[in-house]
Amino acid sequence: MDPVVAGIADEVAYAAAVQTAVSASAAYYGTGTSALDDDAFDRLVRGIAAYESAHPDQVLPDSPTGKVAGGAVVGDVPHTVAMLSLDNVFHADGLAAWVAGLERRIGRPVAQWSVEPKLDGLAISARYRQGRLVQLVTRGDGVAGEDVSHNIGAVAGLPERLGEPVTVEIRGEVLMTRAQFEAATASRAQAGGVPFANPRSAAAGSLRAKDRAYAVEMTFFGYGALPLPGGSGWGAGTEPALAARLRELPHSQVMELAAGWGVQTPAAIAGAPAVCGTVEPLVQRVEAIAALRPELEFGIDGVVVKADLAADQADAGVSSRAPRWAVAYKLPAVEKITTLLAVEWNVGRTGIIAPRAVLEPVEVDGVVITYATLHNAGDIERRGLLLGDKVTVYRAGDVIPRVEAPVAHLRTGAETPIAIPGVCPHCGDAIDTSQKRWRCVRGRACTAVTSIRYAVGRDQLDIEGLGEKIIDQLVAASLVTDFADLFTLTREPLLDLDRMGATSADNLLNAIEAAKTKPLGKVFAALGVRGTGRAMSRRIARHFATMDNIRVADAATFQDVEGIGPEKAPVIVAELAELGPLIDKLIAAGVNMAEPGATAPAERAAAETESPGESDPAPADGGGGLPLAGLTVVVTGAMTGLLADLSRNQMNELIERAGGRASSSVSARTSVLVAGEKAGSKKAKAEQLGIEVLSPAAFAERLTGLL
Ligand SMILES: NC(=O)c1ccc[n+]([C@@H]2O[C@H](COP(=O)([O-])OP(=O)(O)OC[C@H]3O[C@@H](n4cnc5c(N)ncnc54)[C@H](O)[C@@H]3O)[C@@H](O)[C@H]2O)c1
Ligand SMILES: [Zn+2]
Repeated sequence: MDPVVAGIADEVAYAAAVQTAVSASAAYYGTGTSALDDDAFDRLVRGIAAYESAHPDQVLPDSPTGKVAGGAVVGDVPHTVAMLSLDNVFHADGLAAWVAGLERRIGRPVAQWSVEPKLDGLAISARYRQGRLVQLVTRGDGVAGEDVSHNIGAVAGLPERLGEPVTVEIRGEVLMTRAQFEAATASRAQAGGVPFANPRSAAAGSLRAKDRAYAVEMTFFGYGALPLPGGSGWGAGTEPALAARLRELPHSQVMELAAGWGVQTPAAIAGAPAVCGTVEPLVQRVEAIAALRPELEFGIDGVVVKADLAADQADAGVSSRAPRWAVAYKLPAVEKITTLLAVEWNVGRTGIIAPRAVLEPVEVDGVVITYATLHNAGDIERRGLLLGDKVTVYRAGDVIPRVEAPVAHLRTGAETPIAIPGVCPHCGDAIDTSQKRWRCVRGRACTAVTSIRYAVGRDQLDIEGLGEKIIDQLVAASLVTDFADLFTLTREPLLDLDRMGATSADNLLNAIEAAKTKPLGKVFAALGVRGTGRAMSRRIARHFATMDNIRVADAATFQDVEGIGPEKAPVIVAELAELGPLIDKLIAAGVNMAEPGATAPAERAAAETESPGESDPAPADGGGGLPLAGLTVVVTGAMTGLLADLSRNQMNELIERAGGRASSSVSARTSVLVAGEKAGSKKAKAEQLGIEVLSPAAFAERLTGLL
């Protein structure tokens, strides 16, 4: 499924891997057209590093390890001070160990920390002389970069003139916000260009491009400022008093100065940099920024932690690749490359016709994705998507995954156009294409008959005497628009229907009245939420006990219900939100909204704390005797050792075979977290909650005999 998974076996494979990594880096930093997603690239580089440490005599001079930008890019404008990369940590433990190492190095506690979002764009150096922006230089190999001054004036947040006539070098990240990416995609398509694969590569390609027929907008956020020396032709350098302040003030105050001059910094955004005194608030701040990720207007791939005081930074020093006073707490990749297999067109309850992508299954942050939203027909066209394309898929937090763009440079020529429906795929009537979101001209009526017929069916509300013909007539006569309207029907208009006598009308009204007392499981099933049939509806009703509990549940909570995984949960939440008005109508009509005999989750939890089973989560089911009986297990990070080859689904099956319950999110009810390599926020959360954390090796040992 992924292009690069295997370990490196011999010198030939090693040389090939180095070659692949170098060309991927060159494409990534240059034109933004790498064939690999970051996860695949990082895995490749990890493989190279592992091979090199086992065979130090075979290290090739081209190797990307230990170099800024993997040594794949060059530049001809020397930097005044090297523009370095950052070392990485992947979880709270790693961060604590890194902090301890740094404090050992400087021989004292670090006085305070700056915690900042790690913006996912490209580093740039902006040189200001007497307040005027005179030169833009990319990071290059860290020692020298490329002059991209033709972008002066084109990057929001990087003013051509500062509020004060200072001479200073500002460093920061150039990126595209989501809106800028959409706009750039549209302009590029109009100009006949191949689509950008994602915002980051769009920014990379656009920064270097000259003489394009179209303009795109980019955004800058600063994260550093330093004195700029004078030079022939440039005049004087930074004024000595300011140079001294830039060298001596804490990093956080330097950034305040820069913001005061008019440079955009992340100070104003959600997840703004914060200063923390000790490791505990530091970790909390890292988690807070990480949690904001799905809502941010632009991508972040981690959180940067920096020693804030100039003296601490000076004593820590730098290595050839990265500063020793800063580290990147990496977050799991939320974007992957996979194949677009098909496009389905669904007609929603309001008649909206929406395309959905069927994907070659791909794991994104521990969740296997098979569907992703494509928004609307116009989007497909604007993005220039083809069937069979490699596409970038984005999923963060509990949002429904989306197809971002095709990876046009990976096309083989075998891709085919996506068929766009000419008529409503549900009823065959015309499509109203006047809005971005297409709609069947019948609107709600398009699916009304089908959904009412479903709602009154035997496995749902089971209303006898309400056949297809009657429903058709009721809808045609506008007596009902949805099944909630059935409960407010009166006798008179019913008598006007074809072949409806007084007796059948009364029988029908009685049957409808009786349906009001159906258990919640049946009422829920009647809603026709995608992915919830009869059995699933019953489980949901039993789990939540009341409709109120169901309506306030978020996607993570839904995953506590057996059979609901991380792909289905957000879809259910979104559909329930859409069904809100219908549910309100049902409640107003007096339809039962409780499941007889079920206990609400909150009451269950309270009962458990009153009579704690302590360390013995007694298996209520037949799992007794099995090693994971009664335990809820979450798996995160990359598995190693005996478990290395198991996919997430296989891990889940293994857990179930061992009597446990597999879940994808860590909560107070998790019993064990299996944390592999690169385990991130889940591990931090488990530790915070005091949940047992096992390495893949320790977990495999528990399951001896089952593997
Ligand atoms: N897909 C590919 O083919 C490919 C190729 C090469 C690299 N990559 C990806 O690039 C990453 C490594 O690249 P890198 O060395 O450019 O970056 P890095 O992850 O080592 O981090 C250093 C960079 O972080 C950025 N940054 C963002 N916010 C910052 C802040 N607040 N303070 C300081 N710096 C901040 C700066 O641009 C800085 O240069 C990896 O994640 C790798 O997957 C991918
Ligand atoms: Zn229709």
